[in-house]
Amino acid sequence: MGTMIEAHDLSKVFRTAKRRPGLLGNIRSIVDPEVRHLSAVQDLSLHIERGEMIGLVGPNGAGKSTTVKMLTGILVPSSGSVQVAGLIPVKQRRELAARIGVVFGQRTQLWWDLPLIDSLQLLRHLYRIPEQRHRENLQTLRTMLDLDEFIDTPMRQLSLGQRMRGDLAAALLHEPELLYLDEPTIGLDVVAKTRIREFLLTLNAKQGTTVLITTHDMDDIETLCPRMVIIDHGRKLYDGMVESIRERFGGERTLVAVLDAAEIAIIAALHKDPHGQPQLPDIPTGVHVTQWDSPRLSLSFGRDSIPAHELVAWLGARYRLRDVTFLEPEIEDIIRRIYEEGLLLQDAELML
Ligand SMILES: Nc1ncnc2c1ncn2[C@@H]1O[C@H](COP(=O)(O)OP(=O)(O)OP(=O)(O)O)[C@@H](O)[C@H]1O
Repeated sequence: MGTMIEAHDLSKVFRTAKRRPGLLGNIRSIVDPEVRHLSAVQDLSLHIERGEMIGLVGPNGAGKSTTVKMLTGILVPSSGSVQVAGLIPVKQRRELAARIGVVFGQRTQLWWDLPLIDSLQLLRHLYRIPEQRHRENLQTLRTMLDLDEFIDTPMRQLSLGQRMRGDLAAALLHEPELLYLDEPTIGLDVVAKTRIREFLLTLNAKQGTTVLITTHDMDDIETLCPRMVIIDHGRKLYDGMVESIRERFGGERTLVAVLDAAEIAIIAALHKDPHGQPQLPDIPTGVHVTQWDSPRLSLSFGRDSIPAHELVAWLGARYRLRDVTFLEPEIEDIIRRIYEEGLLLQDAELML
């Protein structure tokens, strides 16, 4: 494998001039500017292995773009160190550019008035790709992204989904080791989103391309990224597996059991809690019936109180169990809780 990105205590402080109100204030601001410091990224450490697909998540203004700009060498960090593919981005920006690809979902990198194929041909010279390699890569990408139906159309006439496919091809023609994607599925319909996600999964699996995605779409994260980094106010709140986040911050789990209606009616008549609500007798500690909608019962249980399979076995041993399903909390809701409750990385690390 090997390391693709290694950042230590990376910080970026922007200096902005603050305007004073009124005409006199305006004049004073020009002569004697009041400088404000904004910490966009603070002490961010990051280790990404080659071949990983990792999501960078955070609310607007969290510092995601600033981080990516430091990783590509566009912005000089205020402090800390960073290496990408063994290179120092700001010092070796040109070498790095030959080894990474960048796609912004909100704007195309390609020539607006040119047919897509012309842009893809021009990029051969820009990246100095040998002709034979360019021809082979172009053919592979044409097939994988199904570009032929619109490859002769100018970019300005393409749909958003087609444009994204064109942009991806352009970013991958020189076979980068690392691909940065900024909101790759923004504004796309479900079919186009699925297509882009499937392409990225294939690219990662077949070519081992490392992919770093910034997105607000939690479906992107759940489908593509085993690992995610959450940042807020420039600080890392969480760095770990997407699946673990449910276990640590997901609260109670819910099991929905479908039982036998006649059997359930008898239990409901015989067993009531102090509030007169029907109850399952001898229910394991930590398990609660949250909804009694015969023959369907919802049981909530703490992740630490009983393993899911034991709860299913307990039900199966006592009742005629017709069906079970588990309802997992949405990652999106969990992340909202993490922002709102300001849960800290130290907490998150306890469960990693
Ligand atoms: N060139 C700049 N000069 C001054 N402040 C900046 C500059 N670029 C970004 N900022 C500020 O730094 C903070 C982080 O911005 P950044 O663009 O990195 O956030 P983001 O997580 O990418 O947000 P979004 O999801 O909205 O794209 C914000 O408060 C932003 O206003």
